[in-house]
Amino acid sequence: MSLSLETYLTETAGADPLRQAAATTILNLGEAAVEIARLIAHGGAGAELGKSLGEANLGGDIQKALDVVADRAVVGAMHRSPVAFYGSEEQDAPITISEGGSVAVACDPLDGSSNIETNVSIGTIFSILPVGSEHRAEPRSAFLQPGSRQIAAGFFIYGPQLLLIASFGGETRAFIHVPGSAGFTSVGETLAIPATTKEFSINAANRRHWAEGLRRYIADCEAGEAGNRGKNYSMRYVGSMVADAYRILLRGGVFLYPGDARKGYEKGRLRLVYEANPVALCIEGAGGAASDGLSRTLDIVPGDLHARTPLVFGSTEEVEEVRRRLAEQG
Ligand SMILES: O=P(O)(O)OC[C@H]1O[C@](O)(COP(=O)(O)O)[C@@H](O)[C@@H]1O
Ligand SMILES: [Mg+2]
Ligand SMILES: [Mg+2]
Repeated sequence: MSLSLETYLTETAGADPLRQAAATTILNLGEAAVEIARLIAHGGAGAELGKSLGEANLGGDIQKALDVVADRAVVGAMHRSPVAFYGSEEQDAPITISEGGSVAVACDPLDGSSNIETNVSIGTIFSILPVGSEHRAEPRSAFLQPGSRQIAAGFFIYGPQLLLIASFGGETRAFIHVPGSAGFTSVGETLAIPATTKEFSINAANRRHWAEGLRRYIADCEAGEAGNRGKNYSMRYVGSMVADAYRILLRGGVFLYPGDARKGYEKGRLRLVYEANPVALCIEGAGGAASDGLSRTLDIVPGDLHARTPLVFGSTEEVEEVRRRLAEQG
């Protein structure tokens, strides 16, 4: 039976005030996502929204017009929500939204920026954290909580369908935007990632920079039936993590963005607070696993809002196999 997003969030929040705050915030993020999807569909997504602005964000990535437009839409949603602090990939420091707010929202307003002008799926990722009295004086500190403290998290995908993948109350579900409305409705039951897989997802152009253990792991996947994994693998890599994550939530697989030997990539490319943690919560909520290769992602204490982390997530057996290889071979 399909369920409206609003009904689902209200029922899951129950009488818990922090969960209620998260529920309102997710509904408002849904409105921002509908606005962003409309801009992508009608606003000259090709040349205009994919145009580089020439400014680098703190992570060193060149901002595109849509990165900035999406951030503005999300900020608008924050002002309609019980949010104290907002931390974004597109802003150097967190901003205060409302002194009385009870949650902090970390966000990657536009994930998959390199795909904007190519009409490939892109997304918005969010993480909702509790704000305690100890965080009030220093907003930055609210974002330095481990991902296991997230009240809810998820991501929108702007693709052939506008989808929301949300992890709330320990489970992960998909919702689809109902065209012509502001609402979302559930798709299927709770998501469950198969424990075993034959699909891997990695930017193999970086192979020469990888550590030996990782090189051997991928070589063994590529060796197929003849190799020591004893099965044939396939490779899928969209270059928009939201799209790779959703495919893995549906049919299993393993995604890897490791640290490598390139300057500035020692901890990979992805950001812990607003990319890895929300995706990890969704993956764990669907029975999968997420790590930095060796340790559980959700247990890492962030050193900074924009900190990077190596990221491996997906089917539990495969994430464990990667851990074993890295522990043995470095
Ligand atoms: O081009 P690369 O190095 O493979 O990186 C691709 C990864 O970078 C990202 O685009 C990073 O996110 P942003 O687009 O938000 O910077 C991920 O979506 C994707 O998985
Ligand atoms: Mg991103
Ligand atoms: Mg981004």
